[in-house]
Amino acid sequence: MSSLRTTGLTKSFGGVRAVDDVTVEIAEGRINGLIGPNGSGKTTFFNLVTGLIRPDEGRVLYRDRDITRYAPHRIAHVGLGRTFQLCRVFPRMTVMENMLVAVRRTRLRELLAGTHATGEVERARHWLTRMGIEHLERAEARNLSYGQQKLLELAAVFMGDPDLVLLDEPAGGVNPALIERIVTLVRDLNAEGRTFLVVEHNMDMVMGMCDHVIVFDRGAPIAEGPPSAVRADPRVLEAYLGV
Ligand SMILES: Nc1ncnc2c1ncn2[C@@H]1O[C@H](COP(=O)(O)OP(=O)(O)OP(=O)(O)O)[C@@H](O)[C@H]1O
Repeated sequence: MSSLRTTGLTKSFGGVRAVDDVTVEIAEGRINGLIGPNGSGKTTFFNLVTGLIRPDEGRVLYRDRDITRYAPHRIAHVGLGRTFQLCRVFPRMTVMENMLVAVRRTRLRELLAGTHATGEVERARHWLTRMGIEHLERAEARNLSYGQQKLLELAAVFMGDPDLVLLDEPAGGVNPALIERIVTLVRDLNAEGRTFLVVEHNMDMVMGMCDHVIVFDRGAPIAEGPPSAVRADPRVLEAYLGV
């Protein structure tokens, strides 16, 4: 079964067709990479799929369910989670509070009253431990390093128990040791059955981690396949290097 499928997905900003008639399929169970030069439409594609912006045309199907007009929280609820290029955490909340607001069922009032279910706190601890930041539970998010904030954002995404996870530049602005940790985490989570779609400019990371790579240029896919084939594809070299 396909995890995610888009048909004819199109979005223009003024005269720019940021995403131009995109029909792609993301198979379940893989680590998929989405690469392409700056401005090729990768983030816009993510924003369309996760309901942040509405397409001008086309459809988004998640596990064969049409989610094209769903609001972002509803999309998260059906099992599709995402991180952002510029990491999004609530700076003045503690790490644990960030984890608990990520759960749709936890209402803000309960959070402030400290009456959230202990099950949620335990689940939050589980994910913080997996990301290696459990010792920071009581710290305010703004006091974490950028890399730690990225791990927190990732941990919070897993509070929604997603089957498909979209990562927007997970290696951006983080040190090589942390990149290694993120790669290991993604591989482990994939081995447990979660599908990934990763936008990333770090080619070593993409080529080393992904099973399947889709290449965008000017708003549409120009090539896809295993990393070795994509890397050798003349169309890809041309898009990147203009040769
Ligand atoms: N909100 C917006 N308003 C106007 N133009 C936009 C908007 N968002 C994106 N664009 C334009 O759409 C095109 C695709 O941008 P997008 O950010 O999706 O590309 P990208 O592949 O994610 O780029 P990068 O790798 O630099 O993050 C670009 O020409 C960009 O300038």
